[in-house]
Amino acid sequence: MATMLVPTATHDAGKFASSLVADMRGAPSVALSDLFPGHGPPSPKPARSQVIVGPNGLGTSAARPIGTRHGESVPIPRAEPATITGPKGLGTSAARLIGGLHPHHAPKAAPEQGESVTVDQELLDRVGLSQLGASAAWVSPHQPDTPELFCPGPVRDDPALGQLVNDQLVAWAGEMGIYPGQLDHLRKCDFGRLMMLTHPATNDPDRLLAAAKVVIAEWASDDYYLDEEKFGADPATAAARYGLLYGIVDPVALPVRYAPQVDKHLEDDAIARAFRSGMEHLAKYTTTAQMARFQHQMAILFTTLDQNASWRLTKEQPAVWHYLVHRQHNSYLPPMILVDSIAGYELSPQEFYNPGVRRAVLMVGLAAVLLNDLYSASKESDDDISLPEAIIAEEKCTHREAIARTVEIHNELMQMFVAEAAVLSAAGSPALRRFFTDLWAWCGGSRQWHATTLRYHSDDAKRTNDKTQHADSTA
Ligand SMILES: CC(C)=CCC/C(C)=C(\C)COP(=O)(O)OP(=O)(O)O
Repeated sequence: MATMLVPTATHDAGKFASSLVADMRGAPSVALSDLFPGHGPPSPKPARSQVIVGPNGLGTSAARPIGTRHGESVPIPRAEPATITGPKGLGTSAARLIGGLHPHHAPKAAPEQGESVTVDQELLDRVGLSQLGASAAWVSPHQPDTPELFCPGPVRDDPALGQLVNDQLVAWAGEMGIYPGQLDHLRKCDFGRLMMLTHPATNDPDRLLAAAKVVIAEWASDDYYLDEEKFGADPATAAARYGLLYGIVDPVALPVRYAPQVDKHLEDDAIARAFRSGMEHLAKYTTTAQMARFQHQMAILFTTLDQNASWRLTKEQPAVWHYLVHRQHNSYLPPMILVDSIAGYELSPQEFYNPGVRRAVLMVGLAAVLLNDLYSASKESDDDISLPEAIIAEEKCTHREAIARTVEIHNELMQMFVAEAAVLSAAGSPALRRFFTDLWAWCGGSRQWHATTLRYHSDDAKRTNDKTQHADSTA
């Protein structure tokens, strides 16, 4: 049976957003504590006290059919080319908002080290996100040495829907020929459940399947081109393969003489085939602009996967800031920015590409994928490139300290996202507020999946936990 884990305030997207953002109680913090053997934070209060089983169409008041104009929306002011808001001075360039916001609405400066983000409560009240600033009960008061993730739990859990999507996904993967001989494992990883958890705004299995196909094609390319040598992955050839793959994601238009070779490539390469099929399915639910932004995000993803391949070849452990720049784009943004397409509304390109919105989206995208760095350590090889590993190399600290620092960085990004999303919501359309809310929900669903999926919790996990303990005891 489907369960909504937060109230569904269908008539007021603002209230819905605030309840969503304010409620951390569904978050599976106990699973995070596994990363800190012997130092688990207390179990969260069950979210079920707030369970409302009921109507579909989360926050539907803010939703519009795909492709309609936002006639009644409050447009974000046009970017003034010369407008630079935010902090100035050395080391602050990354924190500036360039254009797109009235200076009055600009979030305060990014926090200094050790400082927490402050949000404008009056503003939050005005945009209907009153509880948002009060939601930061994110450091476990009982275990001060054990940081708590500032990340919600899942909004909806509908195991039957997840299973339906998973079954269809695995069948499709078999047809495409991806994950040959691995379909049982693929089924157990339960990417259908990931889709059900991350897109609570729709119950339509076909929409979820469309999103699932491209996600699994992305993962397959990561596994088979870059990560898993046992599957033929090779950093030396990864960039060349990603280059060809992008010609499928953003279909190339070749001279007649050469076009058949692309068809042949589609016959030969299961991942290319999977992308072609997945993109066709996705196109059922995207406007031209939504598809274009997805292709753009994929181009960025492939570029950073090439960057990753180059680090593997040179055996370089990136500096922490290099890694963060890399991971901001080698992130979950491709699936995350589909939240409106899959839910059946459209955030306009003007708002999507507004620099302030882009900044907020980049922050939440990085935070979401850092969660992967926390949970996926169990399956990664010894020469893994991840934030904890980069921190260990740079700061000469223990694995435990590096994990704690990673959580802190994640939390800072999430807090900044919340603060800036609130400010932007004040000036933006209802669709923008909904988009931020849906991204937040995506993070909650993703967290749940990472905490439980067999992809990161197989027998191999024990081997790595042993490795973790060893690293701690020898540090
Ligand atoms: C879903 C998606 C955007 C996939 C492409 C890249 C990718 C697999 C990630 C961003 C996830 O990170 P990572 O490569 O570390 O994933 P695994 O831990 O190997 O599952």
